[in-house]
Amino acid sequence: MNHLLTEIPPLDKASGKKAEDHLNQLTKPPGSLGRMEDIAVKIAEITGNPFPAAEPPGILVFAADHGIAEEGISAFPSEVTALMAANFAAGGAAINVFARMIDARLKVADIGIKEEKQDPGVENCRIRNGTGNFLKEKAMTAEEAESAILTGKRLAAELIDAGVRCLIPGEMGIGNTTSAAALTAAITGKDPGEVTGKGTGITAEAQEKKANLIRKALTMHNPDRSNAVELLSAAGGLEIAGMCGAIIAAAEHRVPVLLDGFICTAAACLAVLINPDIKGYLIAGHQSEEPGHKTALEWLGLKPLLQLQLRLGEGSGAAIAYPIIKGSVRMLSEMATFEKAGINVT
Ligand SMILES: O=C(O)c1ccc[n+]([C@@H]2O[C@H](COP(=O)([O-])O)[C@@H](O)[C@H]2O)c1
Ligand SMILES: Cc1cc2nc[nH]c2cc1C
Repeated sequence: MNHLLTEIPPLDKASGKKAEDHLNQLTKPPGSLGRMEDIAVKIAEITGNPFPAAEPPGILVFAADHGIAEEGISAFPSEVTALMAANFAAGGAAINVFARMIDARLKVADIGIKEEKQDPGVENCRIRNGTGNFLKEKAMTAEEAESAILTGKRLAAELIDAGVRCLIPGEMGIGNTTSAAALTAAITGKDPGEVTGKGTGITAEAQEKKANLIRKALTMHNPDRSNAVELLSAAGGLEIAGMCGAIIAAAEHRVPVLLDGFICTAAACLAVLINPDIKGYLIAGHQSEEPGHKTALEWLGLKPLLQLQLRLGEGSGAAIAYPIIKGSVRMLSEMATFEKAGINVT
């Protein structure tokens, strides 16, 4: 795992302080823009610029399948992963609508879909055709987990090189809430029953079965709970590894990461296991309906911007939250100071 350990630049507190001082001179009562002011300061610290830019946003959707889906833990069959990836490429999914709404660059990557046939509109980065069923075998080898992380790093770095200034990691993968719950339980030490939800909409009975199989799999594989590659290998997903790599790359490039739902946040927890300094680069777009999402956000020390009872994934909740980021950063550089507006408040 050593080659995954990278230099994460420290947050630039001096730029944050300059941004904070400037915010207090703008034509508004001090602190009146609430958490938007905190976001502006945070992005100044991340970028090392008291007047940062967070535009354009870039959405990177990783699609992959999960062997565990054969255990009946999703309301949908694995085939839907490939079909939805094609829908992303055709522009018809929710994330396409929201990406257009926020003028985002959108890239869709097949990092491990099961279906042989590939859609030409989806970037082919396939590492294997879906993971193994982690109730019976490891989800993937350590080498595959590392390759998927490095693929995610490469794709995010390409988007950032092309000008992206706020990264939104997204995913599509039938069965991936089971994987995210297993990872979250292992990382936070919670019982699987507390972090397992209904995903795409399973029954209470299937939900109980889902928690039980996670408990059994974690006992069987017994991964080192502080080792991201071992965790991914035991019960991870290729799209989760891809998002983990993308998050690492954004932090390396001093680009803020706007997190989406439960699966995306589980990937952020893995990135933070690889390097705890990555935590400072994360902003939580929303809190989804999955119970484990709250647990993962608390473990990261993040407060979500929105709570809209979303449970879609794809990067959708983060895309919806993005205008809050855009406004926070724009107010820093576009609002008048009291002095400039000729308002004397002393
Ligand atoms: O983002 C979330 O919090 C979220 C919550 C529930 C479901 N999802 C999406 O639904 C799929 C996983 O659900 P499941 O039931 O197949 O594990 C996957 O494609 C995710 O993008 C996403
Ligand atoms: C239709 C569908 C769309 C999705 N988008 C993300 N996860 C999904 C799961 C399903 C089932």
